[in-house]
Amino acid sequence: MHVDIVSIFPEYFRPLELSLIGKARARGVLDVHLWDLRDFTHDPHRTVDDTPYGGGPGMVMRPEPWGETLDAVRAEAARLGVDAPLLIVPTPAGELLTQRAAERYAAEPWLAFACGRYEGIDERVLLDARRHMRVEEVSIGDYVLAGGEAATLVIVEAVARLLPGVVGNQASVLDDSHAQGLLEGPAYTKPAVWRGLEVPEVLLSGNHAAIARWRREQAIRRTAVRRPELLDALPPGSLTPHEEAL
Ligand SMILES: COc1cccc(COC(=O)c2cn[nH]c2)c1
Repeated sequence: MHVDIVSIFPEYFRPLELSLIGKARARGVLDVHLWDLRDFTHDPHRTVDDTPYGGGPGMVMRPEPWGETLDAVRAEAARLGVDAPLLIVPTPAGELLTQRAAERYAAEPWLAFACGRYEGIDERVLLDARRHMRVEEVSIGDYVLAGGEAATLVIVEAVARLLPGVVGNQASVLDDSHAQGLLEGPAYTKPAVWRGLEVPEVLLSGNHAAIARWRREQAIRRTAVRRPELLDALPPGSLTPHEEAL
């Protein structure tokens, strides 16, 4: 997978050189290309923002540098034979990121990320981009960050860990709870007793059917308490009558 990231702070993405993602890049599973929006400005101050039409506080990112940068991203994709990248714009106004969406993004050959700052990007940038690319405005949660960079790191990590060869144990990726639509239940490791606290007996029993049942029950109970709306979103028949009653 090829990932383009457009930002005024490309150095923000040094963490992508590390560990999980760093190895994936070394293996050629993932290729990340950083674009500095200021490289596509033409004034001495390399200006990327201006005051909002209609007034109001803060600044808006100017359309010209974005248009030129996204044209360059698209040209690079075309040169490498990819017809049109999917452009992801992290924004508080976006659709909430889910594991389903991360799985969908992981199937894309080419993703581009537009990191907004200030009060956002001139809307015409997205309108123009939609003429040439699929564009998705994505939120990672109901709070406001200073810019899209941290959200892009979150989305890239959620996607990259789904790529084959990135996470050592692929099984841990496929059966992890959000893949099943539930929250992950509690996990334990040695020692069996720690500060007087014991590991649930069933986990030491070696009875794999009972262990699987207990883990699913814990996941359902935790989901019912913390995220009941996830239970409601499960496909009909996902829970047995016994599990519904938990
Ligand atoms: C594109 O315009 C803007 C404007 C303001 C901030 C941001 C950064 O994204 C977030 O703050 C965010 C993403 N998901 N939850 C919060 C982008």
